[in-house]
Amino acid sequence: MTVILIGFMAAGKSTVGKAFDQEKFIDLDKKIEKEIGMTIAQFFQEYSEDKFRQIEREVFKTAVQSGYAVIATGGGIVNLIENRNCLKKLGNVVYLKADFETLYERILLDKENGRPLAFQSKEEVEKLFAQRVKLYEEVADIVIETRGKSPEEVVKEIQELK
Ligand SMILES: Nc1ncnc2c1ncn2[C@@H]1O[C@H](COP(=O)(O)OP(=O)(O)O)[C@@H](O)[C@H]1O
Ligand SMILES: O=C(O)C1=C[C@@H](OP(=O)(O)O)[C@@H](O)[C@H](O)C1
Ligand SMILES: [Mg+2]
Repeated sequence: MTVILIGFMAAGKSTVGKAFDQEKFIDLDKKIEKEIGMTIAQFFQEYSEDKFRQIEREVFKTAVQSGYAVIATGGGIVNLIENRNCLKKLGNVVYLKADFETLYERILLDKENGRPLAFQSKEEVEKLFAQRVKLYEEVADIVIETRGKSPEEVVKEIQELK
């Protein structure tokens, strides 16, 4: 069984995923950065978001076929219909949910991750959030509310699903 973590930027997908056995866990963004040899922010600047989505699609497809226990996706995995169709078929798609203000606060505090789509104004990021929420809900099998919970508590909830 593969658990696939989805949700908006700073929902905790990467942090939660890291708590699992590293042999059985993949963070798609980390894998992409290894493949492209630069950060995602640099790639958006040098190439384009569309090019990034093509690579993300391929890395996601390969990861699904590789039998990982846990896959942390990037927030935009739901952008492409091919990915949404794939997610709908898989099962165990876990949507890490939080309200926009909580997520935005986490984004601002997280200095380690350069998220190119968070470089826009707060209003633009909130617009993106409103569009994305519908897509996460469309493909999710399980919804976990993360507001007011530590990453450890979220990990425990996921482990209890198995
Ligand atoms: N449940 C949580 N409560 C508070 N902060 C969190 C929680 N989950 C993640 N964070 C923090 O939010 C930031 C983004 O987390 P990250 O795991 O990179 O999210 P994602 O991969 O979903 O974008 C990090 O600084 C992380 O420590
Ligand atoms: O929401 C998005 O489109 C993105 C989210 C990021 O991942 P996180 O959700 O892990 O921040 C990363 O894939 C890229 O910056 C694009
Ligand atoms: Mg992440």
